[in-house]
Amino acid sequence: MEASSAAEGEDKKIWTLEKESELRFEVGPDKSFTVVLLEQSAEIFGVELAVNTEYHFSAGAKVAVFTWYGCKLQTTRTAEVLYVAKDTPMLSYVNTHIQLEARRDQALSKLSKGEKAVGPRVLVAGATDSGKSSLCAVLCAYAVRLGRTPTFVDLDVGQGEITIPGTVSAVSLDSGTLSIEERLSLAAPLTFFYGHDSPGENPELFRHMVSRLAECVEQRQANDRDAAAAGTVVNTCGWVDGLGLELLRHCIDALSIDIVLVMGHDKLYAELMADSEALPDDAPPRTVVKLPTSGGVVQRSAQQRRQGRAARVREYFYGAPHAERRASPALTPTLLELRMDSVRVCRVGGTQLSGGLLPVGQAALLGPTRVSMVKPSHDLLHAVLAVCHPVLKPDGTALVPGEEGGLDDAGQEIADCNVAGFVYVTEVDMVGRRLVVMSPCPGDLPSAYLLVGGIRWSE
Ligand SMILES: Nc1ncnc2c1ncn2[C@@H]1O[C@H](COP(=O)(O)OP(=O)(O)OP(=O)(O)O)[C@@H](O)[C@H]1O
Repeated sequence: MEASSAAEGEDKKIWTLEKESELRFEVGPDKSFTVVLLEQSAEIFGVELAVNTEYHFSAGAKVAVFTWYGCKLQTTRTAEVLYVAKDTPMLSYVNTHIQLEARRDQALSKLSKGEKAVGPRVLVAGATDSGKSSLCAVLCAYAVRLGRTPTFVDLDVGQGEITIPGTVSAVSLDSGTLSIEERLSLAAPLTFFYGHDSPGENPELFRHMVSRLAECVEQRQANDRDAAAAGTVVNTCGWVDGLGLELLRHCIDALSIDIVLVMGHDKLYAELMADSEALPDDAPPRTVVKLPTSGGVVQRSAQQRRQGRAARVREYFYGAPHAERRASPALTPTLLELRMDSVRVCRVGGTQLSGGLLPVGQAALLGPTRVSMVKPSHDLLHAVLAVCHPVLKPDGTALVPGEEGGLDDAGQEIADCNVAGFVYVTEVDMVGRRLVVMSPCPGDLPSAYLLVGGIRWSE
């Protein structure tokens, strides 16, 4: 067997990796790192590298370049951590992928005969930093490389891989949506704004949003045979005990999950296995499988998580640090001025009060999924606001704030709808009665209804 070796150059290194090994690196603060595949084949979280192409990674990136058959790589600049590992769980991951493919083939063949069928609905569960997102990325990329169009669902409100933290989202993947430098380069995600970075902040609202997202995913797949056969891959957050486990169970039920992959967590595996064994005889069977966590998965501190969340929001508005090298449409962040009387800022899920503390008759208004209006104030400075889709009246025209039948009627509908995008507040001018917001692209907002939660960001 060929040994891994590194040849020194001025900040450049050549690496010869033997088969089924990987080069792991972590890019330090204010640093950048470049990888080029010189010979043979390699992949990053399932996405293949093109030969002689520079891939750039910026501060905070923690990545593995894996090769099935061996390869020669060149790296430029230094990384905080940089080493070759021969012991990886990729064989178990590819075996899982093969099982999923068999189910996809079965589903496609039934659907082609006009029978009802759906491909595998996989949920990845595990503690924080157990490699859940990385496994989801690998499984999705392998499916896409075979021409499938799986739906990726992200329920990890702490990270918000598809859009921003505080959201639950789904996106249909194809070869145009996978990217080495950004993991996912997304076209039209379906996003619901939960508004907080922990599901524990408003568990009822989280349940509600997951259920709504699940309904929409099911509808989309019902109208698209290939998407139905390709199935779903669901990423979850790492809170897996107490209420966290209850919420995880809700996600499993809401999305009709039939395969749960548990990342190296014996207790969680036993609990979810017991749930599956207790399913009634007439319920669809559910398989629970334990998979090993990669030794390369990096534990992140609370501060690194906060930085990761801020980086996600920044990327939403300004694009990935190396996005300009890609062919995807560029973002054009634009400041917009909004007159306070022409927009309505709403909050979903008011103050959480126990039954005894509620004013008489106010139970419904203060419920965890109820919509209430927020008076613009300096509190909105740096808030990230979700922009709703236009709320339509029965005649098909958009509802305008202040109009008869306006917000109060539209309000609950707002909580049940996916959102069009996000802006963040850069200025609150109480004297001039205006808000200045940053939008990722020029043009009017699609609606005057904005949702606020607890997600904040500033440059
Ligand atoms: N084999 C590997 N080599 C190097 N870094 C890796 C490897 N696998 C995963 N990582 C990195 O480790 C970090 C944690 O992995 P990942 O995000 O997959 O875990 P997670 O369980 O989804 O975390 P969370 O619970 O916070 O969402 C990420 O930055 C990821 O890029």
